[in-house]
Amino acid sequence: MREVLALAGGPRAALAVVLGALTVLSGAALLATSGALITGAAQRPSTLLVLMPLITGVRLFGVARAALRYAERLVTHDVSLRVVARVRGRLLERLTPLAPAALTGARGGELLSRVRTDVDELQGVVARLLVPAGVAVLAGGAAVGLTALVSPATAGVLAVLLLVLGVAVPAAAARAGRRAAVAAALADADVAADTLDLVRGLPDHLSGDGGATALRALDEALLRQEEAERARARLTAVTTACREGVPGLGLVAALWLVGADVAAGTTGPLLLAACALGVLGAFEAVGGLGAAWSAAGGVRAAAERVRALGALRPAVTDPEAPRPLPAGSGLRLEGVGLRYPGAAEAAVAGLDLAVPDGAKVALTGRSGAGKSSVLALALRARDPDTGRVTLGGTDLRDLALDGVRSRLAWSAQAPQVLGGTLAGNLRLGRHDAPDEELTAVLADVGLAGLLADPGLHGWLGEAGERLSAGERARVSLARALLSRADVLLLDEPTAHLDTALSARVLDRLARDPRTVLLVTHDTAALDARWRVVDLDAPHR
Ligand SMILES: Nc1ncnc2c1ncn2[C@@H]1O[C@H](COP(=O)(O)OP(=O)(O)OP(=O)(O)O)[C@@H](O)[C@H]1O
Repeated sequence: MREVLALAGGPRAALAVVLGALTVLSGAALLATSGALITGAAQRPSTLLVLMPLITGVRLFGVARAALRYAERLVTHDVSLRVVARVRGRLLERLTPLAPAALTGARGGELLSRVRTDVDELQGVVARLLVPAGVAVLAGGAAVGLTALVSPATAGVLAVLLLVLGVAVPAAAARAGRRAAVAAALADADVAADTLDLVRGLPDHLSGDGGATALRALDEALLRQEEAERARARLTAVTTACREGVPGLGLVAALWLVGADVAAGTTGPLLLAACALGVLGAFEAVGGLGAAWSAAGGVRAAAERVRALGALRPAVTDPEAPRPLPAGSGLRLEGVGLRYPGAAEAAVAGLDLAVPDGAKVALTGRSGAGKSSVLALALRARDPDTGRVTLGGTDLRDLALDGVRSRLAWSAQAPQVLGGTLAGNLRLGRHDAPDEELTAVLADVGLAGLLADPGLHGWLGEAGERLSAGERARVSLARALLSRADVLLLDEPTAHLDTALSARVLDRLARDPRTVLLVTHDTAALDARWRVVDLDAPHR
């Protein structure tokens, strides 16, 4: 929250406060001069010229109020949008290095909700907190000072009532509102995450219990969201009642106190209506504070959730002084151990594995033996707890992350295919690959059929849903083949393929001059060009 306030502060925010305070004072002055004008007119002056200054005042303050309000809104929104843009930029800067390992526990919908809804909520820091608070102090102080010139007692009452309406009532409401705001933010995030999970996994939900469990979870989240909204609405009703009632009290007090002065002859009659209506108008100074206090809980909760996201630490970091990238592309794991946070057993324990320059190594072993974890270590998605992983003889931890990843291409077990064209998806491997190369690599992996339908530049559907699992795996493999990396890390690239296709893909990989480390359960398909390493074998 402090970070956001620091971003929001500055001359622009100060200008918004000054414009807001002048708007409030113009409104109060408009009411005061109108009151004085009506009283003056009721006294039937011999010439209207006597009323000219008041008529001019009414016109001036009427126009100024509208113009000042417009300018204040313009500046406030400008500052708000700048804050949101900067927070979102900084957040994305911090999130990017977290991928992939440090984000594995985060739900997609939850992340989306934080990056979008919570950051949007931070717009409120300027428009609903900073500017209203500044306006309340500046305009409230000025109104009390001006009122004291006419009636010090009325000024005292005005000061007390401004504090009641601006501080006491909202503070009490905010205490009650904080819990509701936190509950609402959590419920909103749950609804977003549950909806996204439901939509993404629709076929699985439907083929399980027909979606009943997922719908029940969503229903519960919606109920929590509704209850939180209801609590917030109750609170708004109470604060609205106070917002209407307290200025009325101020008006009555001013009429009473200034009326007594007029009766005693110490104050002119024109000032009675002017002062009473001016006091009524002055309450606009704290008008924004009620909303500010009730928004504070939500804004603080959003700021806290955004901060918590920004505070996540990446699983791997760049070394302070990276060593130059080595020329060789041989990979070695030396006595490597990896235990995932919170796991009872190590996923990889004391592993020695050498994949020399240009070698073709196939990792095999039972499900859960740690094959994908070895690829994650080789890619430096994670660092080993013991031992070291080297590329061309240099510890990966001593190399710049970007450099390491430019040398390694990875095809995941469940690869991501993005909504877009086939060409767009393939060019994630190499952005400047010409169409002819895309066509050739598609033929290499047995995907030439896709050139006819949907075509190189045809739409693959949301998240590539037009492709079968085997086609998705080969699109990912084709990306890796296209890349300029000199080490290919491939996680079960032939898992969904028939025997002939699998043999064809493995042959293409064995002919590739680059270093290849692949994970497979199908060792029967491998010929003599491959060295098979079984992670379950007692003496590897
Ligand atoms: N991100 C993670 N957090 C915690 N535990 C994990 C994580 N990824 C994998 N594991 C655990 O580490 C162990 C090794 O997993 P890994 O995915 O490396 O196995 P695998 O040999 O590739 O399995 P499969 O053949 O089924 O793909 C498993 O027990 C798995 O549950």
